[in-house]
Amino acid sequence: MSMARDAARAIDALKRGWPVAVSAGGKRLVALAIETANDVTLADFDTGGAADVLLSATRAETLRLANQREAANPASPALVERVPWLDLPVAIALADPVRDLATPLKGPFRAKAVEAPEAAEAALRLARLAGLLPALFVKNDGAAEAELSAEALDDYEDPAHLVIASQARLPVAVSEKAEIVAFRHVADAAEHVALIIGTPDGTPPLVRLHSECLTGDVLGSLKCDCGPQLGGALAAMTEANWGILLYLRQEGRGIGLINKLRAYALQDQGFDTVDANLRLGFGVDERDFRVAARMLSLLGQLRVRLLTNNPQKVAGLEGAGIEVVERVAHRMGENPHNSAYLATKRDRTGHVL
Ligand SMILES: Nc1nc2c(ncn2[C@@H]2O[C@H](COP(=O)(O)OP(=O)(O)OP(=O)(O)O)[C@@H](O)[C@H]2O)c(=O)[nH]1
Ligand SMILES: [Zn+2]
Repeated sequence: MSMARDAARAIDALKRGWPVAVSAGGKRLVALAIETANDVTLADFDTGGAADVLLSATRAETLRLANQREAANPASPALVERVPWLDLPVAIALADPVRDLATPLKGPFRAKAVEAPEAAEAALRLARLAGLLPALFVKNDGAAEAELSAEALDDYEDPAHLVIASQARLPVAVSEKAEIVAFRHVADAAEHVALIIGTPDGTPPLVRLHSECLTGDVLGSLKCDCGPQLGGALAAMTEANWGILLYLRQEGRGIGLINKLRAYALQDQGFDTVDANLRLGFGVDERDFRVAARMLSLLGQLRVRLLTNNPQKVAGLEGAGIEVVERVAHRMGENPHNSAYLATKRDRTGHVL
């Protein structure tokens, strides 16, 4: 728990624009997130003007820094050497690919070897968990608001910390006999929820893992199929008279709302949903389905019929001890705005459509 608490503190500090120390592989570095820095915090952090800029491997590739790097591993982060004209606006332009068209980058930038690669990886992972772009000012020593180890991040993400916090009857439009269960994670602020529809009848429930999508679930976005899939899942469960909808706080396939909107802005520039995530420095899908498996086991359901077109959801649950006795296709809500998105899921992420 104390390790998960370190991670929670570090995430909070990074989001607020405070420096965080990260230790891994016997080395320590101190980091300040670029997107939450301002002139005052940067001057405070970097009194000598010597802090370098740490970027993800994919961002380095877009910036054509990759081939300059000594590191043999192209998947490793890149360190951009600090020069006097690399001020905050230039760092922001380095960090955020959405601005590439509007602000052609100055340069040349020089990449240098990352001295503490494990700590650098952990620092970028921390930024992703904080919902920030993986781009940081880094230096080798100094004071920090929070101290973190790479193991603390593993502990923070451990779904074993998830417990049932409260539950109540919740009549909903599709079923007057529904029940809602809320879960709490000791260190994570996100509250996952299960909506139980109908009555357990001894058979595996019809289950939907629904990842939060503010734009689709609430605002009626036509860019995705989330809204119709949410409604369709509830209807199917009512029809089956026994089902569980897990509402998972994994907005934007785990990259958070702000970064999802950055991905949308990149899609407006012509990149598809996969490339947009990669250009931002994220994985194609950053979700952890062990959370869903833990929720199902806390609800006493180890065998399920899963409503999905995504084989990775099936594999994620099975890898975490939940048996998927049947995959039930869940295709609906296609429209002219999301047809390319759905085609990308079929062609590039293995969706069965
Ligand atoms: N990063 C990113 N997230 C997106 C995009 N479009 C939708 N999402 C998010 O994707 C998640 C929805 O995915 P799901 O409905 O679970 O879809 P899926 O993984 O394709 O699986 P199934 O619908 O079960 O077949 C939500 O968290 C959305 O916010 C996008 O273009 N980029
Ligand atoms: Zn959506």
